[in-house]
Amino acid sequence: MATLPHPRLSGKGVYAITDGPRDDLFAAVEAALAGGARLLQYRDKTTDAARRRQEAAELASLCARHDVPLIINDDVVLAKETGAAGVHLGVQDVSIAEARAALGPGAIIGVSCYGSLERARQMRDESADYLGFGAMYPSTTKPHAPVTTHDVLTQACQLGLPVVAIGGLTPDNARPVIDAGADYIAVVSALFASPDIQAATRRFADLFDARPGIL
Ligand SMILES: Cc1ncc(COP(=O)(O)OP(=O)(O)O)c(N)n1
Ligand SMILES: Cc1ncsc1CCOP(=O)(O)O
Ligand SMILES: [Mg+2]
Repeated sequence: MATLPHPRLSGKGVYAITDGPRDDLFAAVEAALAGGARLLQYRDKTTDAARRRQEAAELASLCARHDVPLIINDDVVLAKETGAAGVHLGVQDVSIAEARAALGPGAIIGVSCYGSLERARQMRDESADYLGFGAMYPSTTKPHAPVTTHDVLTQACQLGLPVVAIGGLTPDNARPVIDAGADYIAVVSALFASPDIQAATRRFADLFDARPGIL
């Protein structure tokens, strides 16, 4: 069981998740990083192994230049090959033990808990580095993702690990999610479908900073 948060997950902020394949992937990610994203996930559900390998490798060096951890969705082998900081695992992916054996003790292993506090406790005890909760709101990126409550998110934030909230987040609805205690807000479409990715990322990032009217 983890006793301290992973050293690269000690902050709070925006966790940008890519929506590729797209021709301007690197420019889009550069814009998100310039806007203040603190974590980046490469999420590409295609089976084009060569393109995925090339893109993940390029993103690994881009993220290293910005000192932002790169997390690979689903694919431990790709994370290992590209020297990414870690991997995100869902219920259909390999176990934490398998990922840890491949990537080592310093890797960031994040897991989806959906709305299940029971799964979250189990994942914590299996050495997860962060707990993902959501969808918090209906998501166009993942329309069948069940929506969980802010109350569950609040309870998840008592479990001693960083909590990532995901799903349908926009700059206009993310405030209560942050107030419920989320350490990171993970966003796909409200960043990468925006005409100004840098400004969109900055709007989310600013929600973690000073609150107008509150001293
Ligand atoms: C930060 C974060 N949280 C949740 C997910 C969803 O993972 P999963 O349930 O495995 O679904 P896919 O993203 O693989 O479709 C995520 N990727 N990142
Ligand atoms: C991968 C995932 N898991 C739950 S919702 C979601 C998609 C999030 O995308 P968006 O920010 O566009 O709703
Ligand atoms: Mg997955």
